[in-house]
Amino acid sequence: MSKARDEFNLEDLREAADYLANRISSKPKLLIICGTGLGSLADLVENPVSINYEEIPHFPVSTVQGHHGRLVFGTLSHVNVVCMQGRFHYFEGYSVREITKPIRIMKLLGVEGLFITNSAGGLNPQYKVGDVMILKDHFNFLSFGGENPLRGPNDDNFGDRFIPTNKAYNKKLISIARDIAKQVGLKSNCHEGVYAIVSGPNYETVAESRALLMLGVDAVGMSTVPEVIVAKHCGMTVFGFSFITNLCITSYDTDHEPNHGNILDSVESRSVQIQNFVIKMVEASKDLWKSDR
Ligand SMILES: O=P(O)(O)O[C@@H]1C[C@H](O)[C@@H](CO)O1
Ligand SMILES: Nc1nc2[nH]cnc2c(=O)[nH]1
Repeated sequence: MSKARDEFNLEDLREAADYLANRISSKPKLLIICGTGLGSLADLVENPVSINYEEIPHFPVSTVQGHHGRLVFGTLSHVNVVCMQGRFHYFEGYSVREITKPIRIMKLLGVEGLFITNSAGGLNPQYKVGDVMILKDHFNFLSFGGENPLRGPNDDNFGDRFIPTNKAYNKKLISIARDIAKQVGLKSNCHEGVYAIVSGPNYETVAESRALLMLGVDAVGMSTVPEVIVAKHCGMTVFGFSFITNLCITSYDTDHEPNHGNILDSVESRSVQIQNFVIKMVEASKDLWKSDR
């Protein structure tokens, strides 16, 4: 029986990176991944060059409503950035290695930092719809079941076999984000918390939400963690936040049910504040991304 080609095959990753390098005039230093409904972050990019995922060799394609499926290269606060307008999820049928392929391709292009965003369900009773949660840690339920993107042959070109993840989210960037949240009027709507990935695509049962809360999870979603693990493996600096689009249901006495349409609407309601938050984060951290290290 023939063995499937490894999603992290270096030849394929290089082919994709070389293709992109030939389509752009300056290489990006910072990758911004836009979560569900947060694709308008890419509208902030100056002198944009857009490349659809279908055009890029070996690149996966997005299948979820609210994810455009293109890369937008350009500058933001004079920093060379690339936005992923649309990401890949495990529930779409992709393996965790396929989901995280773009991180390695961007590393080959010269990217040093990752700003990662998602929409998530709030579990912490203090959270409200429309709040922002800065990620201080995560809980990888996929990995508990053995689905870790670093499982399989390790490519030493990118990083070591065994890596720590207790400091996955950069503390300096978290502290900057605290101040910026106040400046953009998000003070009382901004929290720091623990994000958990579950596979989806169904939203949680009452029993599952209650269990997650007991385990110390503040918000739950269906993405982000595999990308962060692969970014840390290849030495990137990571900052992440969740937009709280709905509250997870922890009571049997309600008729309410979460749905994807409402989730998209709730992101829309705060899109200007979120855009300002991201612009100011890039501006405040630009010394980290400007050098040719
Ligand atoms: O890409 P993110 O994590 O923002 O998307 C989550 C997972 C689903 O696509 C959607 C569920 O409503 O939000
Ligand atoms: N698992 C999960 N993902 C989400 N994405 C947005 N809201 C939710 C939610 O309530 N649960």
